[in-house]
Amino acid sequence: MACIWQTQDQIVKKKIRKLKDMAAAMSSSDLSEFVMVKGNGVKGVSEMGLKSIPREYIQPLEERTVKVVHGESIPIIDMSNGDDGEVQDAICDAAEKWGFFQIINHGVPLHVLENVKDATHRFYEMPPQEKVKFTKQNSVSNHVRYGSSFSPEAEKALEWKDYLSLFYVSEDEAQSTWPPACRDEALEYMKRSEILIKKLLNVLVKKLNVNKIDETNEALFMGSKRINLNYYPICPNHDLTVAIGRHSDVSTLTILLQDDTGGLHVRSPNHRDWIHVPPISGALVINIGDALQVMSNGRYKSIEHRVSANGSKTRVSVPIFVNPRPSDVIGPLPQVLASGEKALYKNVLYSDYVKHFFRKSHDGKMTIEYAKIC
Ligand SMILES: COc1cc(/C=C/C(=O)SCCNC(=O)CCNC(=O)[C@H](O)C(C)(C)COP(=O)(O)OP(=O)(O)OC[C@H]2O[C@@H](n3cnc4c(N)ncnc43)[C@H](O)[C@@H]2OP(=O)(O)O)ccc1O
Ligand SMILES: O=C(O)CCC(=O)C(=O)O
Ligand SMILES: [Fe+2]
Repeated sequence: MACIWQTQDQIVKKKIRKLKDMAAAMSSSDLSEFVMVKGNGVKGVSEMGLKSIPREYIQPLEERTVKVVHGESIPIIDMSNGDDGEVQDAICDAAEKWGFFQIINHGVPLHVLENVKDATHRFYEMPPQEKVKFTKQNSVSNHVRYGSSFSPEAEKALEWKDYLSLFYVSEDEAQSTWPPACRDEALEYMKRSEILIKKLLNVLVKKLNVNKIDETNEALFMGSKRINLNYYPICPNHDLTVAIGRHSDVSTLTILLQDDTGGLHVRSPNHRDWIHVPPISGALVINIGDALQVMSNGRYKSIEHRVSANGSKTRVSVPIFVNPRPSDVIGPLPQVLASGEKALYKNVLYSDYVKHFFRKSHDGKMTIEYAKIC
């Protein structure tokens, strides 16, 4: 008698076979339907168990093969004595030369960092039918967006990344619109980073002849915040694609939490090579964004960075983008130009600048051309 029972193993194998058959027959529109319309994300593509990635993810050779130099490192700054002149100089020097540094003993409790990484996994472990409620098409709020890649309509090749992007307006709005799976942990990470953000900005603006961050200028430097929960699933052809392409952030400052997987590379000061940012347990990565490069008239550098895809491990990262308000006009600060320095950038409405960034694919340091005086 034929056995009508299927073992759990057989069911799983059958499901995987079905997914593989589906993937082999997928057109570009099927792929986009599966990834975004149905909410599976690139995580769903990763879980199909494909031997090779869909061609839509194959990046041009120059984007996926980069020269990484070993033995060089972005600065690592111990913030235990954050009021020390030496520590403050190290922060400003790093912002001028590298645009990127790691900080340890920064005051954000380690359990808060662990909790937001766990919450990121929790969000992505939800079934696609739950996550799809937060895509641009379905989200009840324009401030909450689950997506994949960066700007799929504009990109020639997709990136191997899913993201949940949460723009902070108020505690009440976050409570009612952010996904409960990660809401409290994301809010706590933002709240507990507040003192650190102010400390870093105060140190940086002092060197720009701005006395301090107070109620008259706070909004310009840190009037809006966005937190992204990034998820980079395992990629069977990790050397054919990228997790995030070359870009600079459009923020004032970014506070980035990464897990222990690695893969973030930043452009070396020689503008040619790339330097890996090794995960350090409990550390935060800080980088200068375009808004502060513009406001400092190029003194602080918003450095190009990228993330490699990984063939054996899932990675998560959680950046907090600290920004001006969308309605602010950004340009070189009067305090910076007071000594007669020539302005390198024009005044631009910050929301126009961000829209320009979001409407194109990642293109290295090109975004800032939008604000440059020719
Ligand atoms: C996702 O992968 C990323 C992200 C990043 C991010 C790096 C950063 O530095 S983020 C910090 C950006 N700053 C701010 O968000 C603060 C200021 N905010 C604003 O000015 C506005 O809120 C706005 C972002 C401009 C949106 O304004 P709104 O009037 O609501 O405009 P829309 O028409 O809705 O959006 C314009 C355009 O942008 C696309 N978009 C909006 N939000 C996101 C988002 N979170 N992620 C991706 N794309 C977004 C939106 O689809 C619109 O494009 P269309 O083509 O649809 O018109 C770094 C690296 C990464 O890989
Ligand atoms: O995941 C990372 O390490 C970097 C993420 C990043 O560059 C971004 O979200 O803008
Ligand atoms: Fe970035």
